[in-house]
Amino acid sequence: MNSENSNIVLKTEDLSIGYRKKKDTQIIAKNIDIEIHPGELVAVIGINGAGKSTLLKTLSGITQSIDGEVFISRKKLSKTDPDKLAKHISLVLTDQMPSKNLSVTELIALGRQPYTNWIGRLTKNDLKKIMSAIKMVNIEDIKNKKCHELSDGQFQKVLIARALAQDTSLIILDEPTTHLDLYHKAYVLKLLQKLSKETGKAILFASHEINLALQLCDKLVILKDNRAVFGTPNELIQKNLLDDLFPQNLIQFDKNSSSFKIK
Ligand SMILES: Nc1ncnc2c1ncn2[C@@H]1O[C@H](COP(=O)(O)OP(=O)(O)OP(=O)(O)O)[C@@H](O)[C@H]1O
Repeated sequence: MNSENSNIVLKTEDLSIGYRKKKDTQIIAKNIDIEIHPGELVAVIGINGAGKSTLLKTLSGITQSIDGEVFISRKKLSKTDPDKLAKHISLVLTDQMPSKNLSVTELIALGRQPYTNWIGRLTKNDLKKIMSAIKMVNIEDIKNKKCHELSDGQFQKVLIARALAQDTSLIILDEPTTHLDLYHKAYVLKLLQKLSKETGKAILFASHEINLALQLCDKLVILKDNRAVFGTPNELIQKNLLDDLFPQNLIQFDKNSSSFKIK
């Protein structure tokens, strides 16, 4: 085994994702083969309803896969105790907000839950991880504010800090730039890129910000027509895999600028 293979944070083998309802099985995407290494920033892209959230929920064990395997740090996800999973994956889901009545520091401290005892008492090491997360995301100035006092952009940074405090090798975020203006979308994705490189954590996120993802990510997963393709932005562009991501009557992929343009 070469050193790349021994350092796999997340891998899927012939994964099928979807939903089972009584006798019916709805396949959202199949034959998904992806492999993510430490320090990589990876985006999942695709049109509305393509299955981005379903994929992230399946990779994090919230939704059961239909077929195939997910490996987290080379262990089968299906065989990993859910309590132990929180030490491997931190999850930032925008539709499952913790209470905004907490202070910023209290919310980030929730990231230490997988490690604290039943009373939730924080040790010196927990406090160190919390402070280090606050510093890495550069939110010292708002650490004593209540979360309901924050802008969407500030709150997103707090959620990222909570994921960092959880100290896992993989961070998964579902649409971390929703409700942000163009500057803050770029800011948050650039922050994720910096954190992946500085901490060596693998960061996987779903996004509609394809132009930004093409510039910032090491790899992309494109979901389209119940299939997934995986590769570096360059590989995907060279294979023309972005050309028909959207109906081409309105927007078109421009290879020269590696971005989508209005027709
Ligand atoms: N709990 C569920 N049960 C059954 N079907 C679901 C469930 N959640 C989502 N779906 C269906 O799965 C498909 C993919 O949805 P999903 O939310 O994963 O897409 P998405 O790419 O994240 O979309 P968007 O960009 O709009 O957020 C859709 O057809 C959706 O209706």
